[in-house]
Amino acid sequence: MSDQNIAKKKAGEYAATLIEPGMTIGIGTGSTVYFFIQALAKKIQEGLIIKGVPTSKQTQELATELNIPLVDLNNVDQLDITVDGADEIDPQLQLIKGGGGALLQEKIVAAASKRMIVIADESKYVQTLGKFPLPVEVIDFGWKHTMKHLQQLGCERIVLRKKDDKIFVSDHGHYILDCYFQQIKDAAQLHHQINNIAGVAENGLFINIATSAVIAYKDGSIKEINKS
Ligand SMILES: O=C[C@H](O)[C@H](O)[C@H](O)COP(=O)(O)O
Repeated sequence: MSDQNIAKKKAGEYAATLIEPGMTIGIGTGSTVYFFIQALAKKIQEGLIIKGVPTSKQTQELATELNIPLVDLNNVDQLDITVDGADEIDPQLQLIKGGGGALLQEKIVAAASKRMIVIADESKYVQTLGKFPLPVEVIDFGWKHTMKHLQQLGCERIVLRKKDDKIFVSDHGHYILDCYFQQIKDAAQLHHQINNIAGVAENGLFINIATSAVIAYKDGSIKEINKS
């Protein structure tokens, strides 16, 4: 296993130790959360009783395979905690998410949770967001016009996401435009501006949603950052 994957595993396993009996948990998406899901499934096998709400079809399938009990978000009043990965995390715990295309459902689930713990290896922790292209989920109808409006917000390049030479379609049937900003100076303002554009379903900036981050380093250490 690569050093990066060892760190992801460490972060995922650490997050599983924070789960308490009876909790309802938002279960994130991606290669870091994969390790959290494995560790959670093991705890359930050993007797832990929890309920999970998945943030994507991919997570739903993996959780079902591992016998993690799932519930529909509409049948839950409030989630105790969501554990999810991120593509970038800044010191104020603002995030870029959506590298795997799951941002919309991830944000709905996180917004329904009392706490959101972000888990990541050290490569995701940055001083300023924006080096990772910001995923914007858009309605397929007229997407080129939505892209023109996005261009006016100052990103240097926008790429329609593709997978295996075909347009990538999200779990909710939308397209993803990856926006290369390089540096996002005011993430809260940008979030607001993007979501005001007709045709945008959601963008990958998570502003004031994460309450703590668990960052795992190559040397084996773990740093927990809590929202002040
Ligand atoms: O859409 C995908 C999610 O936002 C992921 O949580 C994010 O891309 C981080 O994924 P990974 O842990 O695989 O880097």
